[in-house]
Amino acid sequence: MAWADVLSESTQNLTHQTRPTQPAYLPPHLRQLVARGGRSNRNSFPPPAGPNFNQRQTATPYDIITEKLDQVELTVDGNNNSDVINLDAYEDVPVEATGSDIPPAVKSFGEIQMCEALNENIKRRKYVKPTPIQRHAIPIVMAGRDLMACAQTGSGKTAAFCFPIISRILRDRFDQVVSVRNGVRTRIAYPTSLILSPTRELSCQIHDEAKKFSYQTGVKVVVAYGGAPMAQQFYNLEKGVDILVATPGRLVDMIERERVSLKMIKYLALDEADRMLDMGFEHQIRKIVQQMGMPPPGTRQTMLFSATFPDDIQRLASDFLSNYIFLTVGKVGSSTDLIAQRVELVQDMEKRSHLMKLLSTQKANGSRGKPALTLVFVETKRGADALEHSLSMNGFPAIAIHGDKVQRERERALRSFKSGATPILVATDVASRGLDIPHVAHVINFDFPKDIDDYVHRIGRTGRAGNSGMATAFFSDKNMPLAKALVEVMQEAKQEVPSWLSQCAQNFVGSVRSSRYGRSKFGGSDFRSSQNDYYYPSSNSNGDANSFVDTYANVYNTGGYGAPTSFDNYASAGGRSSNADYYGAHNPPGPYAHYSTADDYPPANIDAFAARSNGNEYGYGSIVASGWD
Ligand SMILES: Nc1ncnc2c1ncn2[C@@H]1O[C@H](COP(=O)(O)OP(=O)(O)OP(=O)(O)O)[C@@H](O)[C@H]1O
Repeated sequence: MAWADVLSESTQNLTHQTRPTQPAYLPPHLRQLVARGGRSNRNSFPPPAGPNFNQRQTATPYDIITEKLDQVELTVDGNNNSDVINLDAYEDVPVEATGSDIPPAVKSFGEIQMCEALNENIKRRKYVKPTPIQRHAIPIVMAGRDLMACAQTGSGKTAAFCFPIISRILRDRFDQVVSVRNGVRTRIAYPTSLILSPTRELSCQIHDEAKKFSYQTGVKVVVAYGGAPMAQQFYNLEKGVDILVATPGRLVDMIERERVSLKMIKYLALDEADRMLDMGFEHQIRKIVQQMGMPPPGTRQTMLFSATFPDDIQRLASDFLSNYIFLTVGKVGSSTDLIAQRVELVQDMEKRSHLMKLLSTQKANGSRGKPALTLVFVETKRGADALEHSLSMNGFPAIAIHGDKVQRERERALRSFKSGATPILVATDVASRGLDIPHVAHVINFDFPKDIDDYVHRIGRTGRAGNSGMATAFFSDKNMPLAKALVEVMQEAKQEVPSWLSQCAQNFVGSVRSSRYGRSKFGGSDFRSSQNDYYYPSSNSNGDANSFVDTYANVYNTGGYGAPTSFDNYASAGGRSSNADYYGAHNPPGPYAHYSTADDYPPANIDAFAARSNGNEYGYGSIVASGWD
């Protein structure tokens, strides 16, 4: 039975009483199938086992999940082809580009003047045609323009920045500077391209991708990330590097040790750019981009990519760009409708038993003897360990990944999960962004995230490259401030919103999304379109952008993060100092008050920051500690 059949049938039957007039929603990649008469094959698959299948009126949430998961598994490996890519799924996603002189999009890779070796590698990877983000972004970057791009999770952003970087490096080859000066080999590496990403695992993944596409082109790709011995990374750099993929902490360390120079950077890409410029991390990125010798905007090319781009972060990011194009594929911050989203009201005390019940149903119905890969997100590192233990003791093979584990353990956990040896991965937000793990059928938000953008990224670990996926969120009383934002994300992705959740959204005034997104309605857009309403700084090369102050004051003023209003004085104080009065002195007794002495902020390294912020109410501790060095 096809996904379309199950969904349409289950929607008709299961929701008959509550939503009689709602037409069944079909994921876009199946619309063509249905139009072509795919439904006529509805009997070609045996009906899924399960006592309730023929008695849908009495179906429980577990039955619904089971059915949907069966279909996810069919989509993923039903043809015994683990690499099913369904790019048609993205065809009807709206695309919007703003800025001046926008280069036209292409329809095929063949239309882009890329070198033969790269084209061969694209074919070798079985990329038949570009995804929408690639169709639009690659010509923009190839034309030498700066870009801020927002596209849904799993829609191919990595290739959208890797292909043009590789291509342009090959074109510029003759001016390339390697680590050999006047015939003398130096210890300093001079990459021409820098790709920054927030976590070690994501940097490794991007490195692997970039290497595959650079195969036999002569382009050298090196990765640098914390938690691994520096000696090996230095050795790799000494052999020559064109593209350096790095996490910020390790990169700063290498630059300070004079083993890497950014002087020759021509291409800079920030993956998960909004996370990189988020509170606490922005300082380090500014240091790399504005204070460590990198050529300024206009003389280098800069690309920022993410699936979410709040207005305030766009404003910060614009300091790094010159005459850029803003590109959105789908709405900013929206989720793909390939992911079936479910939300359940579960109180904290009941979460564990509820999770186990859910997993048992899944296990009992694990088709073809293979359990579906399930990713369970929790808030804290301690919570991850505790849940891993509890699941394992109850017969559910689980492994945890978080920032307190040493790198080797983190890699082992990921490998074990990917291979299916441990089909349940319990993770903090270290695994929420960018990771492309094939066959993740189900993402469970055991602890609902603190920020709706994190929700979008977390559920985006399933439903990738045109495949279907399933996401279940446990929602409790304490998550009410996010009810409205969640409803908006679900509606945007054409998901059925439970009536209790809509009710909560109406009752709870002042959602986090609304405050974070300023006055704009959900979805967002190029923030420049509304700049007349805001103070927008003239270009300021030393990074003392008042926009930052302004933006954060706006965020805090709304009460979204519960901190006091505070930055106004700072703006008039004549710019940004390099230390703590920035976060501290103007903010007592807010969450950053404890960084109020001059040498307390910034912390010596990001782990120190993590240690301090660990367990704070914003949950950044687990993110920071898990990958920012
Ligand atoms: N043109 C293409 N043809 C076939 N597969 C593709 C194509 N582009 C990307 N993919 C595959 O799609 C998957 C998702 O791509 P990628 O990881 O780049 O997504 P993303 O948009 O960066 O996601 P996220 O927002 O989660 O970081 C990868 O497995 C990638 O190999």
